[in-house]
Amino acid sequence: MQRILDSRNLSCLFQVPTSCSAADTFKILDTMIETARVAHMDELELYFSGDNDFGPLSSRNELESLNLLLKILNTLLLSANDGAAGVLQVIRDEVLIRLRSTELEDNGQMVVQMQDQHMEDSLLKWGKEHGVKTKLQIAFFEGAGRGMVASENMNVGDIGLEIPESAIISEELLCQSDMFLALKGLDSITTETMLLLWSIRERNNPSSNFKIYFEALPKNFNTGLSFGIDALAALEGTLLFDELMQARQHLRQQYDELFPILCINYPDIFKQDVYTWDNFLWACELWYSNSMMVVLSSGKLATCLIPIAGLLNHSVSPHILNYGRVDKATNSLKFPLSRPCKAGEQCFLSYGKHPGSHLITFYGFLPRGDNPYDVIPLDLDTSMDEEDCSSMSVTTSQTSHMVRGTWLSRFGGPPTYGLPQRLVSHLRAVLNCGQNESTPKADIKENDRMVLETLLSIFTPMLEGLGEPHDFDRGNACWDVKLALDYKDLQRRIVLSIVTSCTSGLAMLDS
Ligand SMILES: C[S@@+](CC[C@H](N)C(=O)[O-])C[C@H]1O[C@@H](n2cnc3c(N)ncnc32)[C@H](O)[C@@H]1O
Repeated sequence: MQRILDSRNLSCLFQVPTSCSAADTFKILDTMIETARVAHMDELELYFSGDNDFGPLSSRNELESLNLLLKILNTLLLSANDGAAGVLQVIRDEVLIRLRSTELEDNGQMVVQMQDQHMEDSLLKWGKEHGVKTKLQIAFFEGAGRGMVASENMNVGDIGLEIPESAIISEELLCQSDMFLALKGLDSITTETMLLLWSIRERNNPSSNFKIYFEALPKNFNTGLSFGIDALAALEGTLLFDELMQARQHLRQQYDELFPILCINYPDIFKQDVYTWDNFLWACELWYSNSMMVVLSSGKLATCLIPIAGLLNHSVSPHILNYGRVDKATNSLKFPLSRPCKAGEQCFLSYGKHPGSHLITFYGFLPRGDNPYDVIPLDLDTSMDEEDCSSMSVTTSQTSHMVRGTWLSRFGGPPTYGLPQRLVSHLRAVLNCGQNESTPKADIKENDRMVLETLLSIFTPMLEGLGEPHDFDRGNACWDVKLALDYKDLQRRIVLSIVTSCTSGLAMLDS
């Protein structure tokens, strides 16, 4: 859908009159926004949106939609006659107002800390000497390490940060090294793994061009991959526990396949005291938590480390959304703003559409604010007699479903009770195949009762399995135990919201 509806052909959908009442102008704006929301819908939003649900769908979707509209309006304004230009200008101003008012919870909650910034100042100086341009400076935030703060007011479209391609760490650097010559013939090692091995050596190389970058990196990344035994124990029974165990097992296996054999075969390149398990794990966490996918000027999509840009923290409602392609005219990677950022405010990036479990495993944090990607998958084994269900639609025959916190849903009452429409429709069809428009109201109610009771029978034991919240002082707990407990609280909150929605749905049916 997004490919079809780009800014050029989307503008053809809108016929803007040459004069318009204020009410009609806002009607045009609403239609434009609703169309743009659909253009930016991802699979998850498609799943959770109901019929006649015109949004907003999520803060990210809203940001993308308003930015798309801004682009279209700028294009339309270039060729509009005087009358239409007036209307378009009013709409454009309103889009900017909405972009300015999009709420950002992270800023209110992240507390600035005073710390020695000696390393960070050296990194910024190094960046400037290497052609980095920025309207951001570095600050420390409680619970998030370093972050970047606007040093002046920035508007939508302003470039917050610009990094020359020559200052980016990518496979192009690896290809110039002796390590690449040694390893390129081995089928079993991917370019990403070679780059990871390269970065372990470069971190220890006193004459590296990226010495200051490596020195300024954290000594410990504290991602889920480094969780200790107590944190893992706290997670037992959750999906995150399985995700973490699998990821750690995979990395250990990968390390054991590479070492000590590479140290034996190439002792000059792979020094035994450098290629330890701890250093390997550190490099894995570095690449997982700090790398970005970038289309280089060669046209190649590559996983890269980007000095200075790697200091931007993540938000579900970020300032910088669209980056990732080196501008061939300037040979630089630009980070333009999709929403304004005032001087002194932390400027956030989007690391992608990730659930909390992924962010804990590979980045070591849970974002503040509602994360629409925190879903619980639900595989419903509803095998049924096909003949009985000949009326089942394509959507109801889907068996992979999911739920998320029902506080994200705008509609609490019937017919969906705050639950995903697709899930409810599926269960309705499975639990009563014969229902149609002429089904009596009492039967529909009975069917709804069965749907809600079925969901309660799934989610009540799940809630019990998560146990009671721990009431010990988290302030003194280790970072990993704290994070594990925060994750469990989130899971509990999601499951509890489903149970509560089902229970109040049943109460509505009784009343
Ligand atoms: C790309 S780095 C960002 C810079 C990092 N804060 C630092 O001090 O180097 C990614 C790491 O920043 C931290 N981080 C990013 N966004 C965060 C957020 N919203 N809340 C807490 N920590 C965050 C996590 O430790 C994550 O692994």
